[in-house]
Order: sequence, then structure tokens, then C-alpha cells
Amino acid sequence: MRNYWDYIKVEELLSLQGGFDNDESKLSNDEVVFIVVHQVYELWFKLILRELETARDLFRQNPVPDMKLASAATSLRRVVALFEQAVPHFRVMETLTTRDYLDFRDRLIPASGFQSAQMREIEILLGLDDNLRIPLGREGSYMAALRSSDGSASTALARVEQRRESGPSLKSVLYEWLARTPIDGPATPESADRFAKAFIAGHEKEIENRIRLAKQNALTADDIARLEERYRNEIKFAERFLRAEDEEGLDEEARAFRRRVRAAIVFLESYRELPRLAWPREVIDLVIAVEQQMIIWRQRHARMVERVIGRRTGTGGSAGVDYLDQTALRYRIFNDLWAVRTILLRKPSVPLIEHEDEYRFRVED
Ligand code: HEM
Ligand SMILES: N[C@@H](CC(=O)c1ccccc1NC=O)C(=O)O
Repeated sequence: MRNYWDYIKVEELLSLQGGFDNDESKLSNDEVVFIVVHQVYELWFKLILRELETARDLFRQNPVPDMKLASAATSLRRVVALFEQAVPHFRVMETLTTRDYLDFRDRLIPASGFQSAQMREIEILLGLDDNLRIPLGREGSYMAALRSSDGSASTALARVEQRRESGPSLKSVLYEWLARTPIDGPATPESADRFAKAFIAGHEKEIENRIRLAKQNALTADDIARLEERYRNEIKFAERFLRAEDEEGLDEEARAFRRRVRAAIVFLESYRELPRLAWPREVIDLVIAVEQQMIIWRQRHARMVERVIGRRTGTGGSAGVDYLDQTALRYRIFNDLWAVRTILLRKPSVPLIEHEDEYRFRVED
């Protein structure tokens, strides 16, 4: 049939708020709010996953078809919009007072947001490194937490396992695409290194100028020394970053790959007004926007949690707010995209490039 209810499945949807006992009539308004807000989040997560998968699949191609970059941008823009919608929903949860929540909280143990399979899928699909994960404060990994309390497998575990096996992360395909960027010449390590070298020189010159200005305005000798050290560290950071010397344990091939990725990001950001670079640069800017929203989500969740349950132990057994705040601070996926912000130059200090014409297009052609 083709009625609204046949399509939107209204009755089915409204029958899903009965909690563990599938009996909504026994639940307080507070508990139904608790359930519905979670369900709404899971639906937003579902849409976010679909868009991230679409974007990942586009970048998986080699070469990535130019014509598809706008579609990738559309998907990423939608992910940002979805998070922007979802984050303020925590406000509704905050209408639950501490004591109202305590009325049913103990019945939830050991269930926890830890067990949201779709949140884990989002992290995995984006490319969060497992080594960064903060211990939950219980035995086993985040995967173990997806098992039922008797240790048996669950639909959540199956979903996350399937995601882990279902192909590369957005981060890995995006970085491979960036490494193939022609940087002022052919897409070779030599072009990338030449550009990086010129950029480092431009950067040093700009920072030296900033040191001069800071010295003129500092009041005491100690302040001058402190500022100078700070600025000199910026020079060192830029060098180590562009030479990929900051990470230990990489073999030479991995380091060279890293250098190309980083040079490509700096190049795209520095010459974003060249027509052929405009879309790639738009895409990386949207990736930053997605990660920024994720961090804001974690922060907002933590502040809501602090308001409702303070700093007590979570039903999942973690340190609660302390754990959540750590995730907001430490879970970073696209570190290189963020790091480039620190070293970009004013337009007049950006090195001149030789092959500017290759990045233009002419409508007349
Ligand atoms: C009153 C409402 C809520 C409280 C008090 C609360 C509390 C907590 C706490 C304490 C944790 C840490 C794990 C633990 O030890 O249990 C946690 C994790 C989590 N919560 Fe909530 N939460 C609430 C609502 C929500 C909502 C509405 C969502 C939306 C889906 C959500 C999603 C998550 C997720 C995904 C995690 C895992 C975070 C991670 O491991 O990075 N929570 N929550
Ligand atoms: N970890 C929460 C409980 C909790 O939030 C929760 C429990 C069951 C189903 C979903 C939950 N939501 C998100 O963390 C707490 O410690 O109160």
C-alpha cells in the first residue's frame, strides 16, 4: 500500500519504546524520554554511516574521478549537518534530573553507551586508530564490551566485526588519494620534497619576522626569551612535520608516504584558489568539519552526563565523565589535516610554484 503509515512505519516505530520488558505502560515519562532520545541518536548515526560509506567508496577508486569530488563534498556536508542537528538533542536529556534518573538507572547496569555499535562503526569507518583507545576500566577491549553479560556474542558485536572487515577507512583512502596529488610537477616524491623544502624556508622567514615583532613588544628580557623559544619551536615543528621525522617506528617507505600526504595538504591549502585544487581543498576542509563535530559531540555528551550523574562510575564500569573527557581530548583521526593549520603561511610568504598553468582550466578549451 502507499499510505503515509505504510511508508513511514509509524505503528512499528511507536511500538519500540517498551524497554527491557517491552511494556511501555510500566515506564515513567522520564524513562521513555531516555529511550527515545537514544533511538533518535541511533537513527542519526545510521544516516551518518551511509554518507561516510558513500564518501569512502568514492575515495577508494584510483584515480578518484574529478567529477565525483562534488558528490563526496555533498555527503560530508550532510554528515556535518546531521551532527549539528544531533548535538543539541542532549538538551532534552538534561530535563532528566539526577534523582529522576536514579529511579531507573540501577536497572540498566551493565548496559551502557559503550555498547552503541553504530558509534563504534562511525569511529572505525572514519579510521580511529585502535592504539589510541582509552581503556574502559574493565577487562577486555571495546569489542569485549559488546558481548552480552554472559559473554555470548551479540548483534552489536556482529555489526562492529562486520564493519572492521568491510574495507578500508575513510582516513586510509583519503591519505592514499592525497599522496597521489601532483605537487607543482609530476606526482613524485621529488616534487613533494622540493615543495616542502621551499615551504620550510618560507616558514622560517615568516617566523623570524614574528620573533622580531614580538621582541619589540615584549616588556622583560624573560618574556623575550620565552617568546623566542616558543617561536623557534614552531620552526622546528614545521620542519619535523614536513620531513615526517616526528613519528617513531616508521620505515623509510612509510615516512616518504607521510611526507607526500603532508606536502599535499599544505599545497592544497596554500593554492586553493587555483581551479583544479579548489574541490580537493573543499573536501579536506569538510573532513576537518566532520571531525570537529565528532569532538563537539563527545564534549557535549560529557557535559550532559556531568549534569545528570556528576562524576560517579558509569553503568558500563568506566570512570564516567573523566573517561568521556579523555576521549574528547585524545581521539583524533585526521591529525595531519589539523596540524597543517599551525604552519600555513600568509599568501606573500608562500613559495612561488613553477607549473601554475597546470592547475588552471579554461572554459574556451
Ligand atoms: C542521562 C543520559 C546519559 C548518561 C548519564 C550517560 C552516561 C554515559 C557514561 C557514564 C558513559 C561512559 C561509559 C560507562 O561507564 O557507562 C557513556 C558512554 C557513552 N554514551 Fe552515554 N549517557 C547518556 C546518554 C547518552 C545518549 C543519549 C547517547 C546517544 C547515543 C549516549 C551515547 C554514548 C556513547 C556512544 C558512549 C560511548 C563513548 C565512548 O566510549 O567513547 N549516551 N555514557
Ligand atoms: N552509562 C550511563 C547509562 C547509560 O547512559 C545508558 C544505559 C543504557 C542504555 C544507554 C545508555 N546510554 C548512554 O551512555 C550511566 O552511567 O548512567
